[in-house]
Amino acid sequence: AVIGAGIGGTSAAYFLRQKFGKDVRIDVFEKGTVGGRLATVNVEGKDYEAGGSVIHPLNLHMKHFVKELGLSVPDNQDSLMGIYNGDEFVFEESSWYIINVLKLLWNYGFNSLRMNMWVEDILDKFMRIYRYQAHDYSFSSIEGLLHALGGNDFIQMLNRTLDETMQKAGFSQKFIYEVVTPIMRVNYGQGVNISSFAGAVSLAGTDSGLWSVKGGNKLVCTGLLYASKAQLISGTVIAVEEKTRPKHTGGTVKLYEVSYNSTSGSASDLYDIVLVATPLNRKMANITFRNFNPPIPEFSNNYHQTVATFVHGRLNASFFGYKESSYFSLADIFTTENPKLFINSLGIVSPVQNKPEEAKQPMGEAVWKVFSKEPVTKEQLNLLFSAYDSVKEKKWLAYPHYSIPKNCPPVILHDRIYYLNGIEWAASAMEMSAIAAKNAALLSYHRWYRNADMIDQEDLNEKLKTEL
Ligand SMILES: Cc1cc2nc3c(=O)[nH]c(=O)nc-3n(C[C@H](O)[C@H](O)[C@H](O)COP(=O)(O)OP(=O)(O)OC[C@H]3O[C@@H](n4cnc5c(N)ncnc54)[C@H](O)[C@@H]3O)c2cc1C
Ligand SMILES: CC(C)=CCC/C(C)=C/CC/C(C)=C/CSC[C@H](N)C(=O)O
Repeated sequence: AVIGAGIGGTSAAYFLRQKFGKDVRIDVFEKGTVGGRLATVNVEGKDYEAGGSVIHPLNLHMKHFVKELGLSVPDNQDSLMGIYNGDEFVFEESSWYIINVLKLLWNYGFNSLRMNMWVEDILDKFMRIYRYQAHDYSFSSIEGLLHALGGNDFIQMLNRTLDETMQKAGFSQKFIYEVVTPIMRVNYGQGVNISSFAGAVSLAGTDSGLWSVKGGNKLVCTGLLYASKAQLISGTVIAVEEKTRPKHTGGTVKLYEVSYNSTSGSASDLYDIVLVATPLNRKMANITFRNFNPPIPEFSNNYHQTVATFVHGRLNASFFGYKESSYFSLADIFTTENPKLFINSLGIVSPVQNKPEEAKQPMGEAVWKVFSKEPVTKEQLNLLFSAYDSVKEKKWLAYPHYSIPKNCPPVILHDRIYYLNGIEWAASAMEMSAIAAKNAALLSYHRWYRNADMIDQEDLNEKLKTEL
């Protein structure tokens, strides 16, 4: 049983099928829509990404899925970004690359270049996961997985704020406040007090070459579900309980009973292995693990509310200090931390079926995506837009509310119950869920067949270098 049909659950079904073969029955339970936090919203007849939207060029699982499923990627449209501090823009991009380089150097010295190098170095180590997983290695904890990638440095990154790490590394306060904080706000709705690891992933989320899936990222989930030949059960799992049952061959076997509610009533079924692919949070999943001894603990895992508001209208450039709106050319606005600001960011978005002629035109009518902690009020919309005709709001419990220090929840909840979403406490992103899914599929396989040598191996990086 796989509980949840987001990118984590559907990729888990896909990887389980690869490992366990064609004869195994795989059921995927979903209480809402396939895709979970990958979802679109319809504004005036066109669909826009409302949840997970951008994918990094080095997110190799996502890349592989798109290729394998025959999906495609829309043309990328360049847009100019500005950073607003509540009074004025502290940074504005130009359409000339060389001007941007000079502006960054003038404002922040070599901070920007050094930051790119820092993120690149982390990404280099992070990429080791693909080699480990290609060789079938698995990990029984998130900390173990991260340690295998980047040693103690990665573990330390979980337990230190981005602010502290960057200050210690000599980045300037101005750069952290004016550039790094706005990136954290747009991606995780939080400031530089999040862990350095989540911070590095968020910074990678502003690299060049980001992409998305034509027709919507959720198509990856429906495609994976189909490719896995799993059965989708539309229902809400309410409980998991261990049961002892007689075997046909004599003796007994321990199985997990998954109880769920669906439109046709309550039902339950028995499984050898259960993968939980949803945050175990009362507000999000509300699954009870009945009669386990020792009990499966409840993790204190508070998720951060982020509201995505889609507005079709004309931006009010004067709100951002522009006297002459025809000079305004920014299509992405990030913000610094300022209590008087009621939004985290706003930017023009293209429909998931975008066509090249639908270019981003800041001062024309466009669809803007506004990220905020609280719903945007009518008065606030009237400040942001000089005219608008339609508004759609999507409220998310989006990603963990990151705090330091924080241990990641376990991967193994019970003998054959595995939890994928603990990885979000390192960092939440589509690729992170796909990595956790492959890890859980490999781990459950190796534990089932008792391949101890494929679990938690030390010095994998060195070992695989010599193997090659
Ligand atoms: C606004 C927003 C923007 C984001 N932007 C990006 C981005 O640009 N790039 C990126 O990489 N990531 C982004 N993310 C993060 C990314 O979307 C998530 O990390 C990822 O989609 C999580 O996938 P998942 O499958 O692990 O969880 P989910 O997508 O949450 O899937 C869990 C599923 O389980 C189902 N479920 C829950 N409880 C039960 C139950 N009891 N019974 C049955 N089913 C149940 C839910 O309905 C859900 O469908 C963003 C997230 C948000 C919210
Ligand atoms: C996992 C690795 C190595 C990289 C992932 C980088 C990435 C794509 C990070 C984005 C994470 C995230 C939660 C973004 C949320 S907002 C995205 C976007 N700016 C938007 O406007 O929707």
